[in-house]
Amino acid sequence: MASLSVDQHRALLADLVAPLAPQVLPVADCRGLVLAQNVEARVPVPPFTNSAMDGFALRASDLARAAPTRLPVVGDVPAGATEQVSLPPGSAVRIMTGAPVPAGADTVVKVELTDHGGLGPAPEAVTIEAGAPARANVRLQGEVVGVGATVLRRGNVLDPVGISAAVSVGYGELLVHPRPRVAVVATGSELRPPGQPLGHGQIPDSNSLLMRGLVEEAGAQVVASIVCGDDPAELRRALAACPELDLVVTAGGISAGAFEVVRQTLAGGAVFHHVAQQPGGPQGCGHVALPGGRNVPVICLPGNPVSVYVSFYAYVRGVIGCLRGEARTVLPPRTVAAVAGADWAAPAGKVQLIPVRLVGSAPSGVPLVVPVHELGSRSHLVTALPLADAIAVVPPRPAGPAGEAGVRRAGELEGAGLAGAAAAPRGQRGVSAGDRLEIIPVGWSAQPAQHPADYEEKDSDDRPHPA
Ligand SMILES: Nc1nc2c(c(=O)[nH]1)N[C@H]1C(S)=C(S)[C@@H](COP(=O)(O)OP(=O)(O)OC[C@H]3O[C@@H](n4cnc5c(N)ncnc54)[C@H](O)[C@@H]3O)O[C@H]1N2
Ligand code: MOO
Repeated sequence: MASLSVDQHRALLADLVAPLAPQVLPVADCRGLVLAQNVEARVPVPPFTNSAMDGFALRASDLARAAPTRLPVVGDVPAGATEQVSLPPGSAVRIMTGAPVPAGADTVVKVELTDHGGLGPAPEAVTIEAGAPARANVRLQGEVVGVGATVLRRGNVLDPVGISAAVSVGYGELLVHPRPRVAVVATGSELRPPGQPLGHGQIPDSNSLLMRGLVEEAGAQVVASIVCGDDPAELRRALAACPELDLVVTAGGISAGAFEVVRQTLAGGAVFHHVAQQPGGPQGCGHVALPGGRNVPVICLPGNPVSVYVSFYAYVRGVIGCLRGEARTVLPPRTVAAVAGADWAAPAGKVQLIPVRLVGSAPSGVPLVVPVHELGSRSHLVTALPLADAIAVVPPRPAGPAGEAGVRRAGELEGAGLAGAAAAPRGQRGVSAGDRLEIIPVGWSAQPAQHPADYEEKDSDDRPHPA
């Protein structure tokens, strides 16, 4: 089987997909989608000059500076009032928060600073305790944004605050890249549904729900979830019955066994190879031809759950990001700097993608990470994944004498922290405590480019804290 680098495999994926064509959707359906238009204010914010408090609107010049003033109350303006009210000089109008300030009024005195109790009908007159500055408690039309101001830009992800901003400036619909429609496929005759008793040789199908959750967290929707045995005809039938799709993601059935259902079924439109990574070495990608002339991109992951997990972050998330319009192409995952908090083994000649957890901060403030399981990056350690805060990306260690750790040879070792290095078996030593690493944050955000926790290097001393 051919062997590719991580970048070469990602380049194949990039050739399969492009951002989905934009559609106009109701704002209520846009949460999490990527804007395909700039949003320019159609109405000003606020749309009219209004009161920030429940109280009385009046002219500041009608109040004595240091003594109480009594004014007749000539009107009552609740929020939602649409008639235009104007304020004669020397009078006050009772007003509620958000209601339009009457023409002529330039200040609002809150009800607590008057002799009015607040509830019930408006009084005939009100006593204001002291003077008030002009413009107090008045929100001027357009003071937040005027008509035409750009509030959101093409490429922004519509989170709840983005949607509220678009609604506030007059939008009921937006031009967005639609949510990608994905089918997830788990294969293997050993699979049993969640919670069912297991016969000898059977395992629970954990990948289906793993893939569903990861796809949804990445901002796509799962429109079909197929579980099938090792019979290509069964897989072909299940795929043919799928609704409209933008992507198929499979797990399992692609390596060198006698019954590799995914390879056998998709061989015409997909290629299968080894990628120089661990775990997740076997990979495939291409197109699957579906009835009606549909030719849908497919990504084929190996079946081991940890391989599914790391491959999702390494590749599938970038593919979904491209379909969603987050980027024009398939980008590598965003990484942040970290420091190894322990020694661990890493394979020679391959990128190691190892689930890690945060155990504190290095002195410079960057996260200190250790593998989630003492068995390292082996691909069946599914129950350790809930501990993962990130996936560490360990560059390929050159094949050579033991102890020549890839990370360290790159000249990035910080300080000492070598105690315990001998714990890794001779010939497999990879990472040493104190080594600098890049980590892919997981599960924190479906929009990597907007993630707030961007760890900055502040100084060079990143040795782990003493235990
Ligand atoms: N002769 C070789 N054998 C294997 C190679 C190789 O290069 N030559 N590569 C190994 C590596 S590395 C991996 S990874 C696996 C990938 O194999 P498949 O993609 O064909 O995956 P399966 O054999 O179907 O399953 C692997 C493993 O994962 C379990 N699994 C599968 N589906 C699920 C699921 N839905 N939920 C939970 N667990 C699942 C399955 O039972 C297997 O234990 O190939 C190696 N072999
Ligand atoms: O690539 Mo496999 O996932 O190492 O076990």
